[in-house]
Amino acid sequence: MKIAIIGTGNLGSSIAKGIINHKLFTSLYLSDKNTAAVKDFVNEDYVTVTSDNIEAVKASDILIFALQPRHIEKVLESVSSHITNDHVVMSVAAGFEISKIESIIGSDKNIIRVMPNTAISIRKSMTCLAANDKGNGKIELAQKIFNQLGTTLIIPEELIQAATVICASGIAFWMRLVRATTQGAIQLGFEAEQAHQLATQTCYGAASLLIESGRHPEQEIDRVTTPSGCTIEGLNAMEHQGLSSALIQGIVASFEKINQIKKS
Ligand SMILES: NC(=O)C1=CN([C@@H]2O[C@H](COP(=O)(O)OP(=O)(O)OC[C@H]3O[C@@H](n4cnc5c(N)ncnc54)[C@H](O)[C@@H]3O)[C@@H](O)[C@H]2O)C=CC1
Ligand SMILES: O=C(O)[C@@H]1CCC=N1
Repeated sequence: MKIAIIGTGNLGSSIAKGIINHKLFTSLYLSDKNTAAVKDFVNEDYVTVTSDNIEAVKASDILIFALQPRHIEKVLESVSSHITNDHVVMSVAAGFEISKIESIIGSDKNIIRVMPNTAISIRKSMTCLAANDKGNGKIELAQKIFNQLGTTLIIPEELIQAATVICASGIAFWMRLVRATTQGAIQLGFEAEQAHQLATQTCYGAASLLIESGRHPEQEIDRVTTPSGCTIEGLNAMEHQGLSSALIQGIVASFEKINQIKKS
């Protein structure tokens, strides 16, 4: 597979790391106007770091555009004449719809919107995918790549904004919950490093329990909450402060924002 990543900032470089660490390519072009984030990959075999987007497009079959919504339009326009019907064009840009991509490069191209998260660098991304009519023929190929980098789900494009909030922004939401747990642990007497370990490993255990057992969170909560015990006391205090409500409102606020980005 000849892959190019155009835009190697936070997400593009995370994707590059996942792809390089697991040798998922025959050649990999990393193209950015500022290549600082991928300078460590310069000496990797079969990896080319460049600032020439057109060179990257011409040398590759699979193009992953990892640019901010405000930049992707201009970059697509500048490489459009070099994109052929054989290319598979993937975009991770939040709120940038397939119809907009089609209007720039043509609806006869294979286009797939991919929504991974930064855990892709350690092969733990939850990645959602949606394609245009032509791209549906290539979506299994895309899924094959991203299955090597975590877990994938093919969804209708209408759900991609929601998936962006839950899976991509979700990394930040979960980080904040872990940080708050760490702050609580320090207040209860743990050193910062220990507090961090307790918080992350417990979070990992909770997610693993749900994934491996297939059970509902409330079933697992019932197994922890001893009657009149400390867990239900803590949970109820959190709910009186609006824990679930705050999370849901945050998710909805994030979703409203991404819909504004979509319209702009
Ligand atoms: N950061 C995240 O966790 C996620 C980001 N996304 C989406 O991915 C896209 C990229 O996000 P980030 O990586 O966070 O942004 P970023 O700002 O870190 O990276 C964008 C990169 O594009 C480069 N760039 C700008 N103009 C260019 C040009 N003309 N030619 C070549 N490169 C150019 C910039 O130098 C920068 O390195 C955004 O659309 C975002 O919505 C989606 C899911 C998760
Ligand atoms: O915050 C953002 O807009 C992007 C999309 C999801 C993650 N980062």
